[in-house]
Amino acid sequence: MKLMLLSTNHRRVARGLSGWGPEPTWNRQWSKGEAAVAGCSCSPPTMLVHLFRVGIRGSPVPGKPLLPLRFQTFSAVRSRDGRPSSCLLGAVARLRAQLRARLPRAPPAPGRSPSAWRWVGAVLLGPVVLSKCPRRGLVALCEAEAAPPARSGPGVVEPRFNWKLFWQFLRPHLLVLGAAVVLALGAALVNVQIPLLLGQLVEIVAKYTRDHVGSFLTESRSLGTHLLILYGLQGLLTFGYLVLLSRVGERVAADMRRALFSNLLRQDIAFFDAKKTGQLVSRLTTDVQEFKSSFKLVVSQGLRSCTQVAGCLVTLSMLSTRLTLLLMVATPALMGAGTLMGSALRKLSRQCQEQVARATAVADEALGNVRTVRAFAMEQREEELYGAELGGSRCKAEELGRGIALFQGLSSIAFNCMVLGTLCIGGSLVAGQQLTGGDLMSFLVASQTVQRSMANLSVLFGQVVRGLSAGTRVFEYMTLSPCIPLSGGHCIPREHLRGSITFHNVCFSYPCRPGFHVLRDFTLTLPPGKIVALVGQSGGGKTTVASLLERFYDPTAGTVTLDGRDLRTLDPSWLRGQVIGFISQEPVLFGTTIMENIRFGKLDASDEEVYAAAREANAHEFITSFPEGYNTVVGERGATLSGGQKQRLAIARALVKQPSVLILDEATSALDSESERLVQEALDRASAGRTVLVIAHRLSTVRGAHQIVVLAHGRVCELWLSGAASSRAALLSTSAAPYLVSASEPPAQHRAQQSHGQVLEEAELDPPGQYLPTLSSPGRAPA
Ligand SMILES: Nc1ncnc2c1ncn2[C@@H]1O[C@H](COP(=O)(O)OP(=O)(O)OP(=O)(O)O)[C@@H](O)[C@H]1O
Repeated sequence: MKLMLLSTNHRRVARGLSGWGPEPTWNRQWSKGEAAVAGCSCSPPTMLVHLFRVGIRGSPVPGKPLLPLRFQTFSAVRSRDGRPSSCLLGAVARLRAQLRARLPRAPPAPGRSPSAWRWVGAVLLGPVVLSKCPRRGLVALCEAEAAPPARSGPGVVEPRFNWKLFWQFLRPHLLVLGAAVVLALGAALVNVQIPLLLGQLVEIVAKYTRDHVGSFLTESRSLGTHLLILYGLQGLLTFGYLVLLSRVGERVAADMRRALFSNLLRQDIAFFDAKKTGQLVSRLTTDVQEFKSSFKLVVSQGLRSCTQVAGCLVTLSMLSTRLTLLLMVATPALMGAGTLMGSALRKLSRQCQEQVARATAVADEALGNVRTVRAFAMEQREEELYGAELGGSRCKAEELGRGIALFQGLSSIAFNCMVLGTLCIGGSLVAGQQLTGGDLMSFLVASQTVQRSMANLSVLFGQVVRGLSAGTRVFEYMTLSPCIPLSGGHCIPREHLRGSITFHNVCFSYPCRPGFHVLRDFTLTLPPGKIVALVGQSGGGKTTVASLLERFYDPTAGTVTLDGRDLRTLDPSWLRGQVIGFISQEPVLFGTTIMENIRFGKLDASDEEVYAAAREANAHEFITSFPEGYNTVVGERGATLSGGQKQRLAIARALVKQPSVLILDEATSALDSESERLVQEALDRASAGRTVLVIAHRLSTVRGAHQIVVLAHGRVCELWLSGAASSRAALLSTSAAPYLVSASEPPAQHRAQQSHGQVLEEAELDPPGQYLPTLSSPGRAPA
């Protein structure tokens, strides 16, 4: 049988149709704009399965956006064998349930339910069309709406609370949690008993006051003892369940924090480009804390309050049905008003917290950058800024205080009125001998318990909502998986590792700026054991080249290879941990000892290895001049060290792992000339025998380079191959010089003739200091 499918966006339809169920064999490529005709070898019902698969937005490809197809009309139906179309609709009906069960479903678009409408449309329109052309089979004219924009970002797609993951954290503690729940229920049930016993005690008091017969103490002793036992038991049970609950809560919170931290550390660098550190830290601290508190409250207060409300309502109805009915009308009304006020107060409290956070951020920034503040004499301005934010938070806090006072005053009046009302109505029942005085007392105490419990539950509701959203935020980052794994893949044995690196036609855009091409067709080879200097204008993409080499990102197109192997096939942790040493412009040290900072490069490095790396980095001398030597704590981010000292420690940290490839990203650009000399000496020593990529701003940095590559517009626009001794002269006379900044260098001696996109190859220097450039093809690999 032949079926015809007409669509105005055929590629989309074809993509949507393929990949699920018995594959139709399309005998013509779909092309946009023309009516596509598909010869399909599958049976009509199978064809319908495909059509309706699109209709109900199922996608066979996990993670792919689903097609929102709208069935517009059914028309132009043609079937070669002339079978009645009703059988097709019958097939649809039969397959519908099957489809729903088998197809993965997309979350529905907000505010509409397209699947249902499509089905309704198909079922309503289908018979009309088919009744017009009953003998011609079926052709569906479909129009694909533009696929919805990729919905990403927390503001667009609301993540859901991940119950499955929560269960995994809870499962190891189920036994303890079960015990806590049992104890909490026990405490609640004991609490239900107490009003009844209190009522009986009041009865004895009333009887003794009325009759003055017998001994009050003898009569009340057993009841008093019973009450004492219940009070003790209630205290014990409360202590028990709170201890157990706190144990479960803290352990679950610690597990969650560990898992979240571990998953955050595994995320791609692109993830950190898009997120603020404060946001991530807040998920680790505040959100987990909020979730833990809510969880504990739900089990302790929630369970207990529910049990108490249920138990006390039974007790109340046994005591007086009429009073209970009155209570059940009045209490929810008061609770409703209380909840409304409570939610307004919670909103105010949130605003208050936000304002405090803003004030804290100002203080944090000022104290964290105190040197800059001092250098610009901005203390007064920072004080004013902080004062303004603090003033705002004080106003909000006072408003909140007034709100809480009003709430408490009103609720106190309401509860007292309820007591008064119960006493009045209950008193009239007692007068009419429908209730005893003791029962009225029991009723009062039990109704107070109900009211307290319901108040707890209303507060709890807001807490649960907050806890769930905090949990959602925590689990959201726990389930993210990075595109570049931390480990896994091949490792090249050290004895076979040469350190030859090639970028083949690499194109790259940062994931957070997809339309902005930083590298385009970038091709470059770093020969093993040679030094390649990368120069170019600021923002030209030099650091990006280093990031791709570290595999912080993967190229959008093209490949980066190490000894001929695509970096994507190599183990990233081996690559970063053992092969590549990275020294950046702003070295970041950890607030611990010098020894531990250097060992960060290789955790199992012996003391001797650390000393050797420090000597190689010109750092040993200044380290040993400190009273504490290698045990000197360097302060937060190395604040107690000079720029040159920090840089030399960073070099030692990179060298301790004996990397085959070194990346020096403007490693000396932030230093004064003396520090630069010391660091440059260390770098020259460290570069020997290694493949080195130097990202440079200064002529002095590229003096010893074997190649100098000029990067412009995301490509290599010039490539200078030179002997180490002559590279400087070559540089001075090329257009690379404008990209390099050095006041101490002499002016350009000789300007080479060259053009954009050409590679200039240096010839023999004869006589020394002179050079003759020759032109060769762009991107040519160095000899
Ligand atoms: N993490 C990032 N996310 C998005 N864009 C980025 C990111 N890092 C850099 N860029 C952009 O990529 C381009 C290249 O930046 P890169 O840091 O590689 O330049 P560079 O040549 O090293 O500059 P400089 O010499 O000033 O350090 C710039 O336009 C920059 O704005």
